Amino acid sequence: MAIRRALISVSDKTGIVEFSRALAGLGVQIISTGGTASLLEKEGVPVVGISDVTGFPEILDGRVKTLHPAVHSGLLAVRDDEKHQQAMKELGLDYIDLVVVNLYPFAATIAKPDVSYEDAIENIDIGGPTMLRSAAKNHAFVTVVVDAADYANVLEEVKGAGDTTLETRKRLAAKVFRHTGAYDALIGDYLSKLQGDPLPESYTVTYEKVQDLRYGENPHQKAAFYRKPLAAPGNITTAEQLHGKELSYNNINDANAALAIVKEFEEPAVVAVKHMNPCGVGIGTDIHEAYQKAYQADPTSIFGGIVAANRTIGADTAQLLSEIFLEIIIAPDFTQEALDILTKKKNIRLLKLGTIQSAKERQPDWLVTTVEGGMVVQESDVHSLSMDDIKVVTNRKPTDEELKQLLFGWKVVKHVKSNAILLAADNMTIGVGAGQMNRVGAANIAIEQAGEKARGAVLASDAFFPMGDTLELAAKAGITAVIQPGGSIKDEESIAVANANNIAMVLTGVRHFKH
Ligand SMILES: NC(=O)c1ncn([C@@H]2O[C@H](COP(=O)(O)O)[C@@H](O)[C@H]2O)c1NC=O
Repeated sequence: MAIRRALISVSDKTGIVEFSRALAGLGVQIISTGGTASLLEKEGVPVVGISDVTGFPEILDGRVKTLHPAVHSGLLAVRDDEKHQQAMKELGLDYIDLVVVNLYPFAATIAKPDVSYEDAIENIDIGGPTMLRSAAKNHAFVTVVVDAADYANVLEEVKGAGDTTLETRKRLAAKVFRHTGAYDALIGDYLSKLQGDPLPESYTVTYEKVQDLRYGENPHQKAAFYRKPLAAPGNITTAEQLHGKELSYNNINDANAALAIVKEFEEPAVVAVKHMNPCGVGIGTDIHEAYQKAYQADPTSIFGGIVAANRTIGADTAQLLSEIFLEIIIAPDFTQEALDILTKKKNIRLLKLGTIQSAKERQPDWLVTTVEGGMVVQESDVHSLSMDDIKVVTNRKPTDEELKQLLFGWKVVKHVKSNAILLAADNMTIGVGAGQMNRVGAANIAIEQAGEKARGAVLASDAFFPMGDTLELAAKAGITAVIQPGGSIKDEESIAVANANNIAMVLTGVRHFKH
């Protein structure tokens, strides 16, 4: 069957004149709606107005233009069904062989900071998806194009055989249903959130592909990277890669983990991450000092790590960074001199964030973890501790310096896999016990890593101590102050050990499990 008649109705008019002209040149009759028809006419492409097909004007500010039996019968009729053929003939209706539609820009509209509810609603396309769905359902006979990237291929096939192949029509139909599904998911998500219902009876969020990945966590696992249509700037999904090889699956997760930690700090901070846990975190009066601390925190583990900074990287820091092997450096920006130094290293990936939001400005996002056959969804843990939440429970209060180190440790331990114990001193992490099956195990690792530096350091725990044993270990290592949520039935046991060893302990009342 040859393509004789095409209906073209597009909001994004990129490439449509050339495509339509080429189709018209092949003898295809073009039917079109208001704005599209005007453009084609202006460009000298022969076009039939939609009203001439429907015998009805485009009405209600464009809300009704193609929603008409003359259009949908033409799209939905089963061409080799005699009853359908007869009905079409009796009613004087004609078939439509090709539909080219792209939709009102709903995503771009709601992305505008000053978007009104009315504007968002008006940008919900009704006629477009209806045509796309009719054509896609009837892909046995009808070709449907929703993406300008398919114009060239369709044209090539029509030029060659006068029609597209069934294989192409099936591919395009599947693309349409994914597209209309994603379009509706975004509308549903927008309206649900406006109504304060972010976790409705069906969870239909939509993601668009950023890129295919070479492989997943391991080389035998297939993988791809997706982002939300309206992902905020300052994230791994929107960062600009300035240099280096393509990001890997593990790179993306590690960089995301590093960013979450560095965003905890208002002051200059640098975070080094390995396997999604911080191995070195430092703060300073400038980013250079912060980096030196993050490096000194654990000069062994930073090797092959991911480094995130919350200030522009300058030449002096770049010089130090270039002296070790790192997978990624991610920062709001890099000076030209820093880029000159770092781009000499072929394998390092440099990511520019543009902007960076601190924890205080961050709104919780929805985090999805899949389980076999389903998923669980929760808000991201963007809780920020306020001084009012802190309760001193020991005889001795922490000194100002101890309190500073405790708050620093608390911001970082929140991002360490549970059970997590973290030791901090002198504005840097000195021991990180991550992902252990018991708290004492995590404390042992952190204390052993800190070695002599544990003496006079502070300890942060992501969850309460079920008994006094962790405090005993801390006391033996020379820890002088502890921060933890509290809430165990045996809190008194830990408090007694702390008092007996002159340790100052504060409770936060908030737990930061991270599995
Ligand atoms: N109402 C209708 O019958 C209808 N038919 C097609 N549209 C949309 O109108 C847009 C094109 O409009 P125009 O050709 O007037 O610029 C397309 O995005 C198309 O999806 C419609 N608009 C919205 O629902």
